[in-house]
Amino acid sequence: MIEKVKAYGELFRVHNLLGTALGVLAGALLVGTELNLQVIVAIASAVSIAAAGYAINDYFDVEIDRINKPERPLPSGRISPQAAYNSALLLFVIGSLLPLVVGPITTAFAIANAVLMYHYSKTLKRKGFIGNLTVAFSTSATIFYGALAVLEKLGKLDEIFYIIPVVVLTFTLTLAREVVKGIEDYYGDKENSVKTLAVLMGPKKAALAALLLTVSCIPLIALSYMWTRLGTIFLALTSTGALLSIFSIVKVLRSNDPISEAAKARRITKIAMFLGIMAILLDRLLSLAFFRY
Ligand SMILES: CC(C)=CCC/C(C)=C/CC/C(C)=C/CC/C(C)=C/COC[C@H](O)COP(=O)(O)O
Ligand SMILES: CC(C)=CCC/C(C)=C/CC/C(C)=C/CC/C(C)=C/COP(=O)(O)OP(=O)(O)O
Ligand SMILES: [Mg+2]
Repeated sequence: MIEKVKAYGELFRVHNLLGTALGVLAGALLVGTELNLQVIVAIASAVSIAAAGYAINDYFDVEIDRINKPERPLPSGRISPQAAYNSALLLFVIGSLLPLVVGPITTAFAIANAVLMYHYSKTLKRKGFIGNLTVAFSTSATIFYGALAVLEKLGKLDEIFYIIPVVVLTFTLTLAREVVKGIEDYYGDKENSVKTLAVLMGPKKAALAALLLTVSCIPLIALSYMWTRLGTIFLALTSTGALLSIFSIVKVLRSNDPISEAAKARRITKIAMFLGIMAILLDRLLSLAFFRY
């Protein structure tokens, strides 16, 4: 029984689900001041859809994972492909029905993301850069979703525009990271004709594209600071994350072995993403604790 629970925890990538939950909470705190029912529902809904997204990903990736990741739950035989598929469908439905208690727009957004996650793993991922755009969109959608749930319930949807710079910032950093992951996976993607930027323009030019995306995060951080309730902690942590990412991608650009260097940049940019989440959460929670704002 314990082994089965552990296997499903690996299938749903529980460690990443924490990031998704924090992403939704961050979005909610950008426009609201409390952890109320709609925030809890939005978190549960997004986590359910993300878990389904990871399960359906392993279902469609099972043959690739038999070679690259044989220890994963499906190729190792600990969970059957049909069980993974059924659990994904159930979680997609749960995640899409939960926001009905919030409102129709939040529900429609959840359903759209559920459909997108299914098609990412079924087809979009193998199209290369389109797959990168999808992951960047669904990652930034977690922040948008938290704010949407709060504002739809309050009847203040017009205020959603104030968080657009933060959503674009999240999208941009995540896209840069997905391009870096494409450099790391260059040889396998090239063999399987996956049209990532690294395959289409070569690892070095792809690294330059990732660098330009990451540098563009700097003005987006400034815009986010000016347009929202975010303050100094947000500026400090996101600027640190941006600089760490820029330096790691410059090293890929200058390296004689960009593929190996990209593996390090992938880890650094994931740290930057969590710095980004903590930047919003710490800034807002301290602001609420000391200034009730
Ligand atoms: C410049 C800078 C630091 C900007 C910060 C932007 C920001 C607020 C980012 C937040 C990103 C976010 C919402 C993260 C939570 C969700 C999460 C943990 C995503 C990680 O990516 C999941 C990915 O599919 C798995 O990656 P891998 O580990 O490579 O398999
Ligand atoms: C906003 C709402 C309602 C839902 C969005 C909630 C989601 C889906 C959040 C997660 C976003 C995210 C980071 C999705 C990643 C998609 C995914 C399955 C990535 C892993 O796929 P691969 O590209 O095969 O990489 P692996 O090698 O790790 O399997
Ligand atoms: Mg996969």
